[in-house]
Amino acid sequence: MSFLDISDVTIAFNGSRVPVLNGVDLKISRGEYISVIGHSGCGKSTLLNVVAGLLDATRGGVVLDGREISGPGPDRAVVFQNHSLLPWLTCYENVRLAVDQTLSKQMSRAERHEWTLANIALVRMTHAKDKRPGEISGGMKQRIGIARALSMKPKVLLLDEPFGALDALTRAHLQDQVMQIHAELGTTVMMITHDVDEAVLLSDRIVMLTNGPNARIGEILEVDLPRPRDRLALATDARFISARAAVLEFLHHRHAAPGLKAA
Ligand SMILES: Nc1ncnc2c1ncn2[C@@H]1O[C@H](COP(=O)(O)OP(=O)(O)OP(=O)(O)O)[C@@H](O)[C@H]1O
Repeated sequence: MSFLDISDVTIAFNGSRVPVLNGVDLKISRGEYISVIGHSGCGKSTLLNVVAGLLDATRGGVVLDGREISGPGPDRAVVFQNHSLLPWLTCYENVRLAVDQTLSKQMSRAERHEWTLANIALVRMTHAKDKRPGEISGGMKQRIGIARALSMKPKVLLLDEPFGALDALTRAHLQDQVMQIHAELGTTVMMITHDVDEAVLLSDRIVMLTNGPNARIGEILEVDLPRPRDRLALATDARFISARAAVLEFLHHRHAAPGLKAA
């Protein structure tokens, strides 16, 4: 059995007869990095929310590591596009809170302190650990959000457009950091993105959703690129270029945004 098993997930909001997502089946292996891409409104966040346990599927369900998901839990940590740090706490305190909430039975106070610092160091934020969210940049806030998520030792890291609100350079920097963390920890990741280059650079597989309503998985692309990946070297790599072209072809030709399809 796969590590994360999304099976026949169908979501219809408010008793609507036409579901947003219809019959989504996806099997994810332990340690895999999966991106979900598709046009705005097709149901990407809805799918992620089902895996997070924030939303119940109308039909179908999700099994993680042999256990059916019902409701949110610390085994699935979510990082959203806009940080959700508590503004009155420092970076250290934001991460520490999550550590205390999830690991107080397994770790002593001193161990939780060290673990908090280790996760802040993992995202290279030690220098700003005593600052509050209002005193740091958007990219730094996302790094603390990622540290907080990882500090809970989740089985799956759920990233909902985590770099979407960042400028291009900060975004590239964070993508590189997430790649390094994924290599170091072997975390299973499910990431939603609109960015084709980001999906190809980071993923083992790219799941492409068709347009909603009634969205389903249109195609899954295996990204056949060795790791570690270097963005500069990949820019001219024929395999990168062809993977990118395949996703663009899916999004802009076969499943163009509603209303934009060429006549
Ligand atoms: N709680 C809700 N109640 C009713 N409809 C909803 C609810 N949440 C989402 N929807 C609808 O479901 C569809 C899919 O929304 P979702 O946010 O999952 O799309 P998305 O692919 O993540 O979009 P984007 O890329 O713009 O973030 C949309 O039509 C949206 O309006």
